[in-house]
Amino acid sequence: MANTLLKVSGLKVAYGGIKAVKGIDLEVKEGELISLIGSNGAGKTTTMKAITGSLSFEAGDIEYLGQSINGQGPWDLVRQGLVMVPEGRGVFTRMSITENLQMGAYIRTDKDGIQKDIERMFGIFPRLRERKDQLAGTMSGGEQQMLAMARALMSQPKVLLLDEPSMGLSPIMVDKIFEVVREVASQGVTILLVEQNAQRALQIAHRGYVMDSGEITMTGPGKELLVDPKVREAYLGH
Ligand SMILES: Nc1ncnc2c1ncn2[C@@H]1O[C@H](COP(=O)(O)OP(=O)(O)OP(=O)(O)O)[C@@H](O)[C@H]1O
Repeated sequence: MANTLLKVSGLKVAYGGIKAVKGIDLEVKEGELISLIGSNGAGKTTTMKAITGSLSFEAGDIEYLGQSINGQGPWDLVRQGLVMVPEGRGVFTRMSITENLQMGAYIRTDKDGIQKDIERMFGIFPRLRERKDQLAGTMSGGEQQMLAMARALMSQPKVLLLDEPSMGLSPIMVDKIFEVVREVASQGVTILLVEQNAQRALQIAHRGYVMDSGEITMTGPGKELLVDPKVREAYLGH
């Protein structure tokens, strides 16, 4: 059995009086690609922010690598390999592609390794190699999304959390992004993927969780959820 890398138990998060996450449990094992799907406002982003330390929570426990990480901030967690690519990308727009990738490796000191990894990123994302000296802010949304993912990978994450990587992209770019997510996972990076594109997210996931109004309403293998009548009706438009 694979090790559990991330375990969320009884997580509750509120914004003032609004209960956004109402006591959820979820688990991510080593090597898994897990998709968390649900409609607008279900609480997916809130869950990701709580896990990665950028939002404090009311109740519950988050264990990473077998230890509680409650109360730790994003910087500490990145150093331990728990890394999130937020919705909206957040690349350094006035820096080149290469500089963005170097920034992603800020916690590392192995210069040769960093250079090798930049080359590896150019292998996974050929578009970034073509534009390596271009300013990130001048790239398309899809290219910036790829850069954000590559930059996060430069920190050598053990668990990568992706928040809606396909949002706002053209259909061709959406295809590319899902291909890349699958490829990154196949290279051994454990991934927790939040998506509104339930069809695509469940197709590539080992397991999925369905979130609705702050609660996990269903969980199971991606392929089973994909054919589940309740999931199809609510999230796949059938
Ligand atoms: N900073 C905030 N202040 C107050 N309420 C918030 C805040 N952020 C989120 N919420 C509320 O919390 C609930 C969950 O939001 P969240 O962004 O986690 O949902 P989501 O599933 O990620 O949705 P989306 O797919 O639209 O991003 C929503 O009702 C939202 O309005």
